[in-house]
Amino acid sequence: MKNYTTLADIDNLETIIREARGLKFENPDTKAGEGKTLGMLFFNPSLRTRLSTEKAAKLLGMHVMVMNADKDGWALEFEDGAVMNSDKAEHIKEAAAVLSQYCDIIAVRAFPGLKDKEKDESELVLNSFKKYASVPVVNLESATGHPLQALADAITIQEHNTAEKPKIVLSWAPHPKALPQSVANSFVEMVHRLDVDFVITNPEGYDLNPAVRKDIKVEHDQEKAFKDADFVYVKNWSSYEDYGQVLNVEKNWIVNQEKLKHTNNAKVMHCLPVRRNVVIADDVLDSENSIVIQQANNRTFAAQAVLKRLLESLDA
Ligand SMILES: NCCC[C@H](NC(=O)CCC(=O)O)C(=O)O
Ligand SMILES: NC(=O)OP(=O)(O)O
Repeated sequence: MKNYTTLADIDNLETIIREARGLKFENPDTKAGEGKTLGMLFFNPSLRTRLSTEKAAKLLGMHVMVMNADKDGWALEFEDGAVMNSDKAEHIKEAAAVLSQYCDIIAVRAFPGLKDKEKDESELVLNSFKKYASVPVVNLESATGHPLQALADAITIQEHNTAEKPKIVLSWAPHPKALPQSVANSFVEMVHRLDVDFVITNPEGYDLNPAVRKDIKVEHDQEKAFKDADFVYVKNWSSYEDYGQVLNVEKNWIVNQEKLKHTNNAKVMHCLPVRRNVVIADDVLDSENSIVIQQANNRTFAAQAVLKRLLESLDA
């Protein structure tokens, strides 16, 4: 593995899940990262990604530097050939080259602007780091994906699954703000690689990018989609069709115990942070159905498995 910017950077999902679970349960005294430095740049807030990735790096013996790049760094210019006579003080060409001297791995969080679909899909920030850095780059949630989350989700599903072929439902839920499609995209990409029954349920107008969904069924009736589900993965995302918009939705799409009655006593997942009683009701989050805390715990082991692979590629 040379970078971890998309789930496609994992060639065998089963193998890396096994590696992550080995790191979790056997807690091997690995020093793969000794003398190496991870630099993390956040252009958006974070609790889990920031702290679980730092913990993962430290468990591997790495040094860690974190920067709130949006607040503390110079405003970065990403356009090639820009005349920098306005608000941007530093070009990504210098920034990435300098960081590559300080860090052995660079990790970046940069959400989409949700205004310009083409710009977001170009992954300008992440791809510019990839282009101008000379060390591996890790995606800590970008304009279109959150692959560390998806790996943690895969580990969590495997740990909690009791069915031979489980039914997994990805359910859209309401939210007052326009949110990225990144988490949902990477979850869909990950589930494509599992042998499961998979249904996506969302209101009309909220269908995810067809290039990501591929042949996955979209059921616009949430109750119908929930029937006999073993896992319900809840997430809000803004419209892809009416790009970045929050649309008016007739029905209430909150996930509560009433709706879980249609499921096979489903385990409920969410990447967090979650807005209680808007996205998921207290009666679910405070019940045995919720595995969101265990899911967040697996972020550490997903990150540890990925960092370990990248460290190994440095020595190769
Ligand atoms: N990394 C986990 C989710 C991050 C982001 N959620 C948020 O921005 C929620 C913010 C709020 O609830 O105000 C998202 O949906 O992609
Ligand atoms: N799930 C997740 O990425 O959480 P943070 O946004 O807190 O990092």
